[in-house]
Amino acid sequence: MTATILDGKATRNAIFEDLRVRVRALAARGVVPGLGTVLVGDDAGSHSYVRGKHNACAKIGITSIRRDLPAHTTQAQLHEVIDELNADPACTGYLIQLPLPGHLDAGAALARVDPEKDSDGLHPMNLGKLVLGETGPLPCTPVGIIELLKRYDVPLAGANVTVVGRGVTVGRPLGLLLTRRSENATVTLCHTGTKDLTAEVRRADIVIAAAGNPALITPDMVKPGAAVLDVGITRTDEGLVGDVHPGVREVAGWLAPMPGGVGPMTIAMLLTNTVLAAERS
Ligand SMILES: Nc1nc2c(c(=O)[nH]1)N[C@@H](CN(C=O)c1ccc(C(=O)N[C@@H](CCC(=O)O)C(=O)O)cc1)CN2
Repeated sequence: MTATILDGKATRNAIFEDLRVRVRALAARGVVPGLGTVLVGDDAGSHSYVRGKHNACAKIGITSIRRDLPAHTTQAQLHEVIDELNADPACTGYLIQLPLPGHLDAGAALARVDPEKDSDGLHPMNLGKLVLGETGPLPCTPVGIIELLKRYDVPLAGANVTVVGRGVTVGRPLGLLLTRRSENATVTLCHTGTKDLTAEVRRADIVIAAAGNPALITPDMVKPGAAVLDVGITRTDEGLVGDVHPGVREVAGWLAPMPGGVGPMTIAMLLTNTVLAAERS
């Protein structure tokens, strides 16, 4: 068996087409969405993702607002920039690129963002809304994963989903999203304390690997025909490596590879959140 590829780039392009139409409709109402980014420091990956976000804005007709700060930025200086974007009417939504340098408190920064302008869905109030099932912006990677699965008709209702990784941007919110009535999956959330990872992965209909541990998921761990989504990105001297061993392609029924699977969906969902917020305004 060779897996059907869940093509994140093609899906992202289709979403961008739809967003372009919606942005034109907003313009006719005199509404121009403006996405801001706050980037602190010199991390090469973060710079590349922020560049990708602004390139995507240009393709769709969203105004870009960029705040790049040096690595030695203090918490107070970061908060000043956040306050400025909260007050800027041209900035209808924005995000703080993660990770922040170690001396900064990401939680305090995220909590200071105006929850109405939280394009990433990572403000504590919006994460609380997710727990309560209330409407609000949703974290981009988890909602991108669900969108990708749905667009390829991967059955979710009643599926056993094993999520590997309990981070705040992917694993934890993904568990909440997948167990909503509209998705109805049964979720096992695995982490470094999980006793038998192989057994948890082996019984899953859908495996989502977001641990940042190269080739953690090997072919022998995967149930034949399962859907496997690789969310891990590790930068090595040989290039980028995902959490899923390349041999999994021969066992899985569907595969979202890294690169080209979930990553492009993250940016598509960010711009979707930005357009949705402008439509609600
Ligand atoms: N504030 C946020 N910070 C971070 C998020 C996030 O959603 N909000 N997610 C990641 C980084 N990220 C977007 O910010 C992101 C990661 C990967 C990709 C992507 O398209 N990856 C490519 C491969 C990697 C590459 O080419 O460098 C792919 O999978 O095809 C897009 C966005 C952490 N920080």
